[in-house]
Amino acid sequence: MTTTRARIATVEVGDAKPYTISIGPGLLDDGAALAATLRGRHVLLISDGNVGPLYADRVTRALRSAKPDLRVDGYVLPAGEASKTLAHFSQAIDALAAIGATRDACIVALGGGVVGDLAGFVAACWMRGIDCVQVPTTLLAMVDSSVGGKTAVDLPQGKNLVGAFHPPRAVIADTEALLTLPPRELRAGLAEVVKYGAIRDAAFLDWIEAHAAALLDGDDDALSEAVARSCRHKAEIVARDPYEHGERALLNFGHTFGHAIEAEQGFGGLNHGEAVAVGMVLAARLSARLGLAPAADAERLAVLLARLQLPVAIPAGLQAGALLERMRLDKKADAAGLRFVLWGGIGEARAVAGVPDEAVLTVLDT
Ligand SMILES: NC(=O)c1ccc[n+]([C@@H]2O[C@H](COP(=O)([O-])OP(=O)(O)OC[C@H]3O[C@@H](n4cnc5c(N)ncnc54)[C@H](O)[C@@H]3O)[C@@H](O)[C@H]2O)c1
Ligand SMILES: O=C(O)C(=O)C[C@@H](O)[C@H](O)[C@H](O)COP(=O)(O)O
Ligand SMILES: [Zn+2]
Repeated sequence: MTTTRARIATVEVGDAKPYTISIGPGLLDDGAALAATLRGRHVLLISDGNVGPLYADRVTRALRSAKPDLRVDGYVLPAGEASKTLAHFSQAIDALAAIGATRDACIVALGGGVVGDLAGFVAACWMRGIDCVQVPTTLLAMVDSSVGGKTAVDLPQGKNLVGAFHPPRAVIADTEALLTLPPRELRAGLAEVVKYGAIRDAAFLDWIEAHAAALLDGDDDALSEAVARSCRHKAEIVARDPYEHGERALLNFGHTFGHAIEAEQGFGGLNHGEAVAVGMVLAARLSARLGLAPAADAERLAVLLARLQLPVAIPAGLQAGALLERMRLDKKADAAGLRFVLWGGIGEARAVAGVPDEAVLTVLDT
């Protein structure tokens, strides 16, 4: 497959160590792009049980074509959120030790956000930090998790509780990988795309509404535009606030509720994007209940997410009180209590402290 350079979009992330997000078709075969930031002789290619068989050989071939003396080893996780654990982190670390990876080695994270978060955390920890190139293969990973350097694994007690900030050296997003993505996973990615419109870009939300059918159909042009616009939003925010001291928390819209749902379901129920879809609707309704935003905006958001075939209600069987307890381990909470990302309406998110538990419980119960 040849790479059509003219169709590659790039987004620069102006972090302390700046890096480039390359977006376009054919990049999985583009050895020059994949290997551009490699320094040493070792690569550990981390993927999962679905992505590895589809794409690992191609990426390995492309890397070797650019650097013939490169040693490329693999570590394959079982697919799914339940693998984002310290146990798999530890196995990946063992794989690095087994190949004798030096400090100039590189992790290539080939997969969705589960692979990317775990592989990034492995890179952050091996010898106190080696390079990581993110090669996202899900829509969610292309628009969100591959960018910004949040890396983590889950604990049974909660999402992403053990991790580090460790920005990638490069992000290489081959939009053709989306052709093999199951529809449910495509929809999960659309939830995080909607998030950018919801928190900071009302015009982007209008565009998503206008292109909902094309996005759901996997239309290449619509998806490529969604990826590029989303990456520009995320890049702008993380460049200004890489360690989430302020503005970056807005990217957590819907996540205090969503993460509680994922954890309460033992990371085997709704996937992340689905849980965030429900969480965004709850955050919007909580905002309306507190008099911060028009109720009509919450309903407009719920209608859009439902059109994108995402869930908009808490799954049956989950208890409001148990979800609230889960939220106490949210990373935005501090000694003063919980903090929610709420909004003043479409495009206007803000972090809010001091939200009464009763208001949260009421929203969880309705
Ligand atoms: N670090 C961040 O900033 C950040 C941001 C958002 C989400 N996340 C994390 O990302 C994770 C969710 O990521 P996800 O939605 O990509 O899920 P995922 O990594 O579990 O991938 C979803 C499924 O799609 C399969 N898959 C991946 N690419 C494929 C392809 N091209 N073709 C066929 N199958 C493919 C995977 O094997 C898996 O079964 C969560 O753990 C979430 O917490 C992190
Ligand atoms: O990049 C960020 O910052 C985000 O919050 C993006 C979220 O979509 C993502 O799910 C993130 O992993 C959540 O972070 P956490 O700090 O709540 O664990
Ligand atoms: Zn998320």
